[in-house]
Amino acid sequence: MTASMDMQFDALLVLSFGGPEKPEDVRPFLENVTRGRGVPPERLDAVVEHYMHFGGVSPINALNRDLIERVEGELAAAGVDLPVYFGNRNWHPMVEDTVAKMREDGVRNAAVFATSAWGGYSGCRQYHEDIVRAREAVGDGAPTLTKLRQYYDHPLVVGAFADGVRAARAELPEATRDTARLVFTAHSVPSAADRNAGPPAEGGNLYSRQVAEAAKLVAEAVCVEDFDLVWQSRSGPPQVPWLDPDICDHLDTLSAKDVRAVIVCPVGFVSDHLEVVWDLDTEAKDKAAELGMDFVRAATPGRDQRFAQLVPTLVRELADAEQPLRLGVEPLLGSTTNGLSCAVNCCAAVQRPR
Ligand SMILES: CC1=C(CCC(=O)O)c2cc3nc(cc4[nH]c(cc5[nH]c(cc1n2)c(C)c5CCC(=O)O)c(CCC(=O)O)c4C)C(CCC(=O)O)=C3C
Ligand SMILES: [Fe+2]
Repeated sequence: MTASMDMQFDALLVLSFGGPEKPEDVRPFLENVTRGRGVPPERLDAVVEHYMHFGGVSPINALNRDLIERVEGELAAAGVDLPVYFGNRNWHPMVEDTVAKMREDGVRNAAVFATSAWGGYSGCRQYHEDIVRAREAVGDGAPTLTKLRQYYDHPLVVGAFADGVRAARAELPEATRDTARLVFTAHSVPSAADRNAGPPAEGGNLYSRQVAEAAKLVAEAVCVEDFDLVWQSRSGPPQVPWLDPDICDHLDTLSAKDVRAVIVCPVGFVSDHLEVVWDLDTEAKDKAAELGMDFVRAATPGRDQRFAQLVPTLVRELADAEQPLRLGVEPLLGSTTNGLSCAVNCCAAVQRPR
């Protein structure tokens, strides 16, 4: 670790999605998430129930606080003096309040780590919009905020997912371990949003291309040639196409082909937030049980120390203008200052049904 990180930047902001921390938070949180986004009310009622199964507490804020503690440890060990702040798009601590606090503390120029590894509107551009909104809310004297790049194919991330798959496979009974199907999942998005993902000049579909490449890299790391990539957690009305098939429908398909066991790797998620602990560990697991299939779920990288090491590694890469350390070849964007878009019309928002 070089000294240039804390010469160029005077703080680090961890920017995330946010989640409720008590039952009364659930509705207002969901209203923040879905404002103007055309999510049907029936879907919202269902999602309220998912959160209520966990006492109205999403795991996401605690996961981020734990990550921040470990990032602080990594920075201190490297002798880098960079205070770490935490702000969210949809729930407290809200990024607007955090950036106001940063200004009060005299922060002038911060690096921003967003907890999504991907390109696309939800994974990248919306975080740029959060940066713009927070700086506008703070007004004069708001710190300069430079978002770190996408990191879906960073060796620290791919390595952590691969170890998760190996450990999950070892949990399977011996009888099905060698024939278990490896299935990757990521958050579905509207097909139109995926088409718009990335700079138009790069051909679109950047989100699903990066997800497919990450799945391939993890599969290669665990020496598996045949695997599937499917989607989960869709929220749109049925008449709007989203990336498919869904994980639960895919379990039916696999069962019909006499597959007796699955290893599910949530490659689209950096930590075990609600979509992982509900949609996979509860719904998909129950579905597999109904089909008589063995089901194991691979760990996400969030709790792995390599994920805490990733953050200072990306800050240093940016401060020293190093070549990105990566395993894939798909376009890699996401790093701009003060919410500027990555390229003309990059990840343009899609008009949603009302
Ligand atoms: C690509 C993607 C990621 C991965 C990249 C990244 O990490 O950013 C992600 C992450 C997350 N999504 C989350 C929660 C929700 N997402 C929703 C809705 C939506 N997500 C979308 C996409 C994504 N979402 C989209 C296209 C919608 C439709 C509405 C819209 O166009 O915006 C809704 C509304 C209700 C519903 O589920 O329908 C909720 C509650 C949480 C927090 C979970 C927790 O509390 O632990 C996290 C980390
Ligand atoms: Fe989401």
